[in-house]
Amino acid sequence: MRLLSSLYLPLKQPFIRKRFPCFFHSLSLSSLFMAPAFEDNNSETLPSSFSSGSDDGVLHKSKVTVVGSGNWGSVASKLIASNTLRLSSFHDEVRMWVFEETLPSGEKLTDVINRTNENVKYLPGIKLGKNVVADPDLENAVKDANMLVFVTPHQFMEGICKRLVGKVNGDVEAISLIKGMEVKREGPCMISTLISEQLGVSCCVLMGANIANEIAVEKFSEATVGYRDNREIAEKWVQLFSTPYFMVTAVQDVEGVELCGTLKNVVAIAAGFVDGLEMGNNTKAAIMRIGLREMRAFSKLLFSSVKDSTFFESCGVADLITTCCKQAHCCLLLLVQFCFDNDFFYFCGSGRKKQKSCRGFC
Ligand SMILES: NC(=O)C1=CN([C@@H]2O[C@H](COP(=O)(O)OP(=O)(O)OC[C@H]3O[C@@H](n4cnc5c(N)ncnc54)[C@H](O)[C@@H]3O)[C@@H](O)[C@H]2O)C=CC1
Ligand SMILES: O=C(CO)COP(=O)(O)O
Repeated sequence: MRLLSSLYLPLKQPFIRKRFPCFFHSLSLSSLFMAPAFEDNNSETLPSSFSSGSDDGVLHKSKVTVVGSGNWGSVASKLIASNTLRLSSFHDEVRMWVFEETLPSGEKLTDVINRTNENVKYLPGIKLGKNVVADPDLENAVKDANMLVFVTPHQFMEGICKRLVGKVNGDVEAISLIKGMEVKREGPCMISTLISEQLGVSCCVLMGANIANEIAVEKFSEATVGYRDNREIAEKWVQLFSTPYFMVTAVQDVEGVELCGTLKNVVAIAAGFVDGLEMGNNTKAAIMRIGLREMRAFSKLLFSSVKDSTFFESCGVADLITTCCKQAHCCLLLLVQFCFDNDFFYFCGSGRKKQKSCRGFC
């Protein structure tokens, strides 16, 4: 007991709390949720802001549309919908674009989502919030929005952007939750760049150790928003996503954050080999450590602006750990499929159609 309290007292010092928030937080889970979290010395890091909703005096309410309604798209809609109801700077309604499908029952997926408030195909058993409105018409779904959240498998984004040219509001802000990149003849193209260039809008990203099914049942996790230069917009995205069980931090490094979310899958393939060959945890840890260094080196080669500190955020080391521990054999199976299909996009992103088929192994 003495030993514990002698440890605990110095931990109460503000300096220690700032430097080692995780250690401090792990002493009391409730303090994690109540703390003015992640006050960091890094002036470019915006802390998570789960505000109590007192953002009075707002003249212009933002309207949010989520483009995508798969597993993560549905969970993102649920997170956002809980916040738009709380915060007066947002319209209550969250529109969610659904790539229309006919269910085995013969019903349209959109109709079932709007009737039951559940995405019975991609997130069964979870209520999305009554203010989530599913819409199968892409143009209609985005037409009034000033905040667009893109969360489809990356290989559909080029087509989606083409359909949206000239259809979005002039003042629209975008964010991409998509992990993956387009690899073109000219070189790799980040999805946020694709969105920015095609739609003429600025685009942040949100990545992290974020297995959608865990967040759906409100298990705690963190995420990182990457922004280019507008801190106010970054803060708005942080507000829109943050809940007591989803802690979001913003860093000024769009490319670094997005590359973390993409490249960790390559390291996870190696981790899948380690699992398959039963090489043990030490080897897996080595793969993760070396992999993280290689992710950093490769990212800096592509964009010299990428920051070292980004790799210590949720989008970096945390996503790498969760993917290597939980999804490594999925990534390996995708690589095997790639060898047979010769389709790079299915492993350097998330070819969900195929990924679903290997989820049974995970
Ligand atoms: N599921 C997860 O745990 C996480 C996923 N992500 C990322 O989120 C993005 C979306 O992933 P999920 O929501 O898991 O996808 P998913 O595999 O659950 O769903 C696929 C979605 O694509 C739609 N779709 C199928 N064909 C289409 C087409 N031709 N055009 C447009 N849409 C079509 C389907 O209707 C469905 O909504 C991916 O980039 C993934 O990397 C990021 C973090 C966590
Ligand atoms: O982000 C994930 C876990 O954090 C899952 O990402 P993928 O879609 O790349 O598998």
